[in-house]
Amino acid sequence: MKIAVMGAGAVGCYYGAMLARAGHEVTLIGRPGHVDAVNRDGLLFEFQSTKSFIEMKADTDARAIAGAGLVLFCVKSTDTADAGAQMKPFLGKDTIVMSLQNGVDNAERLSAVIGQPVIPTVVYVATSMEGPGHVKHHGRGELVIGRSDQSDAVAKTLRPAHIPVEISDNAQGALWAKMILNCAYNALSAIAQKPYGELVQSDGIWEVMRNAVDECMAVAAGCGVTVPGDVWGAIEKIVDTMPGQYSSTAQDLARGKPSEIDYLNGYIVRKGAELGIATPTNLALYAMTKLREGSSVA
Ligand SMILES: NC(=O)C1=CN([C@@H]2O[C@H](COP(=O)(O)OP(=O)(O)OC[C@H]3O[C@@H](n4cnc5c(N)ncnc54)[C@H](OP(=O)(O)O)[C@@H]3O)[C@@H](O)[C@H]2O)C=CC1
Ligand SMILES: CC(C)(CO)C(=O)C(=O)O
Repeated sequence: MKIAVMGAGAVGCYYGAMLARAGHEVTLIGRPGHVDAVNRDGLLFEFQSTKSFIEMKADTDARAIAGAGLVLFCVKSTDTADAGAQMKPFLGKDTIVMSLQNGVDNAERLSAVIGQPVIPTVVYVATSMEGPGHVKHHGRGELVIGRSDQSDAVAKTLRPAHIPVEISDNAQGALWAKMILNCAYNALSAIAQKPYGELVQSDGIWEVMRNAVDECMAVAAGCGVTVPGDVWGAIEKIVDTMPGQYSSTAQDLARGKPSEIDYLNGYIVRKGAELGIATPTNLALYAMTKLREGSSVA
């Protein structure tokens, strides 16, 4: 199948590489540095202590999406509207579009821009760009996708490429569970520029996280969302499973890039205000992250 990846970054290059390895025709849409490197050498893919160059097409222009049967939409939440508008003219009416993004409203926002359905997808992977055209896999890789008419076709395409896919009746709840974890850790790690293991050693941090999570759960309930699983238990485990990890928000700030905080704690604050639910801890975390955004934090 012809597959296009909108946003050739850490997530897009990882899934693009897995699909190209399985024999699909994959085109990456990304920024000039990555695109030039991929067109020259192939995508350098570090995976389970192997390194290989994977040949695939890459382009800076969204028109390269034309003819794709499946689009993996992998830009940061801040870029959803712009990237969606760029690709809209080149989508076929039957093109399947998946949003592989954190945050809970990307699929809805993208669908409004492109005027066709988008499958919300929860991404459980750890990947990073190590340089132009160079992606490194650090762990996991499963996807949870929302149930729709297109979900079976998606699963049939992705599973043979060694991408585990679960079709869920509550993908939205799973997106919320992941966002709540992000609301607990991301801003604190960003403000302090500390990894999780070190962060929780400081006085009051667990209490701040607990308050943030309680507010998130109240907002989720107000939105009619059932959050699956033991969210607080998952949050407690992170310090043992990822003690040395800095949140993606911490990494964005350290690189002087805009973060996704508007779609994490910021989202909870906005929804809480709409619903009349107080969210003071999320507001403080949001405001402090915004203060540090754009300033040098290293
Ligand atoms: N990395 C990870 O391990 C995980 C990430 N996620 C989520 O996945 C999503 C993607 O994250 P990630 O892959 O890390 O982000 P990256 O920043 O690595 O990748 C996004 C890429 O898309 C590019 N881009 C943005 N807009 C356009 C455009 N209009 N045309 C072409 N290229 C564009 C960006 O360029 P530029 O930076 O120059 O704007 C960037 O290179 C996020 O929502 C993130 O939270 C979820 C789970 C794990
Ligand atoms: C799971 C976690 C918190 C890992 O760092 C993450 O999703 C992020 O950094 O955005």
